Amino acid sequence: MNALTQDELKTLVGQAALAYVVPGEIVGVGTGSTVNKFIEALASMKDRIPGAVSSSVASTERLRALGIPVFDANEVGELAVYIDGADEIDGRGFMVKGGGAALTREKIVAAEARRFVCIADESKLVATLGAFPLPVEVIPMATQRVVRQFAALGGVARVRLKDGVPLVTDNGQHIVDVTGLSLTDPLAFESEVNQWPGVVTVGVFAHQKAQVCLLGTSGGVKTLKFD
Ligand SMILES: O=C[C@H](O)[C@H](O)[C@H](O)COP(=O)(O)O
Repeated sequence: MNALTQDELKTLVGQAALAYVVPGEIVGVGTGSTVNKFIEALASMKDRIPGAVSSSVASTERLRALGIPVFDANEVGELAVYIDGADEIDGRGFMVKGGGAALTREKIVAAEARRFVCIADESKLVATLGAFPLPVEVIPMATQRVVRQFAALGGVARVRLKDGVPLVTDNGQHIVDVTGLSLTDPLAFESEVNQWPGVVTVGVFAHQKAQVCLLGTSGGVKTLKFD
């Protein structure tokens, strides 16, 4: 059998995630190219769920285009499950997220879910988080201050650009991407950076970690459980 492409692996885990959607319950939906595969698959279940809570404008548009109702998180409260991708995931279910700039809303929806199911191709599984540039959502007036704080930790932080100007998130903020950090204690790191003035959310998901990861491998979908 030929090795599957990354896109095929994403399709595989997007479809496998349907097994975790609870009929009759609203599902939390993340953001990104892997989640887009899940959203496509979810359309086949749309008559069996009331709808979704979405973590981005992009996912909301995709869900609605497929006829899946999208609810405001404030109207819904606790969710049975949240399905989302990751930029990196380690052997404990801790993740780096935000490559698509949706980290803050993702963390909010994840915090409402009893179970976080991460869907990812095998390239995302790492021994230690930190090789992927760590996204941090920051209030625009604080970006240079946050860049200096990361430099003091030995990291190199840059404001993410889009079309030559700072990218603006769904929340009207900017993203700082940080390289050069090895995140050996993700729980402590997440708590610390989230307290820096001007930081909206750091893209370390340790307090909102995954309970399950559906990993797309050339041998099929591997299920990793973390709790
Ligand atoms: O902001 C985006 C999210 O955190 C995504 O879940 C993450 O970047 C993974 O995206 P993809 O499935 O496109 O690799």
